[in-house]
Amino acid sequence: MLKCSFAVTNHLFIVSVCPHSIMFLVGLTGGIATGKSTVADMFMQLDCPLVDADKIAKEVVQPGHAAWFEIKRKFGDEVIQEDGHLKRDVLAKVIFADGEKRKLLNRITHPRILKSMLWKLLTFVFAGEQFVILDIPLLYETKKLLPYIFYSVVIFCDKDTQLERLQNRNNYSAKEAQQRIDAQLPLEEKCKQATYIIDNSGSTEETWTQVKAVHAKLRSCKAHWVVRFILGLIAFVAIFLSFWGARATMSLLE
Ligand SMILES: CC(C)(COP(=O)(O)OP(=O)(O)OC[C@H]1O[C@@H](n2cnc3c(N)ncnc32)[C@H](O)[C@@H]1O)[C@@H](O)C(=O)NCCC(=O)NCCS
Ligand SMILES: Nc1ncnc2c1ncn2[C@@H]1O[C@H](COP(=O)(O)OP(=O)(O)OP(=O)(O)O)[C@@H](O)[C@H]1O
Repeated sequence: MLKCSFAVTNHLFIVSVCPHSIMFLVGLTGGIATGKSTVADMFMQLDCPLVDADKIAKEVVQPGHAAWFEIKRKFGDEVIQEDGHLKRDVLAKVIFADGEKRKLLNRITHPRILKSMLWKLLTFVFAGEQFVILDIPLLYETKKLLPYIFYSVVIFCDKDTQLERLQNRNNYSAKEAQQRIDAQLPLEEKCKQATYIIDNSGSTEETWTQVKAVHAKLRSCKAHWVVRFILGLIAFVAIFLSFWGARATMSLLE
């Protein structure tokens, strides 16, 4: 019951605060190591506000947090370092080799990541931003925020490049890297659902050119003004009606 009302409140919160209205949401996603963080960094250099799900995922599992206790209980002390922090490499090995364990970790972390993202979004609403970019690796897998995403940007890179960059960055074997790629929806599926695709198979200069083009399109979008105008109009009518109602009551009493 409590869980259900919490979910409803969460849903209402998103619907009332975000839906392509006061500001619109841009989902940034892609495959593992296709370059989401690289592109996210470029958007930030262009002064775009950004919420990073990977960063939040690290915050919610800090020692002492509720998710940390649950991970310790469900995955055991072998995933905890002496100083209390998670042994991320050990946990990664466990969850990428076993789909059920991955689902379990997702069930522990994802609701908390979502809640924290919503709080961060709220601060951007008050800052009067036109849009916020949500860097969410699993946007199409979890589908939770999908209904509220106005534009989606998928960072693509060809299979060989993805495998090579992932192996180089994390020192993974080809098998480990492939396991992690296979734990997500195929990149082609994500591209089919994208509003914009940025091909990051080439040099960072080539990616910069594409990022600037997408940025210009986002900045020229007026979606937020339409609903801001409607909300403003509703507020004006509501104030006018209550003022008029108060005056009518006063004159009846006189
Ligand atoms: C398993 C963990 C400890 C591994 O940590 P590590 O530092 O090695 O990787 P990092 O967190 O930087 O993630 C790197 C990438 O792995 C991929 N990835 C991470 N978790 C998952 C998952 N549950 N399923 C599929 N892919 C995932 C994403 O593409 C992500 O960008 C960590 O990824 C984690 O806690 N995952 C569960 C939370 C989650 O789903 N995070 C993704 C953002 S919502
Ligand atoms: N255009 C590029 N040319 C060469 N190397 C690149 C390019 N883009 C990204 N890289 C490198 O590829 C690796 C993966 O990039 P990045 O970390 O941005 O991917 P990601 O999608 O955010 O990864 P993850 O899914 O793990 O969060 C990094 O080592 C990065 O430096």
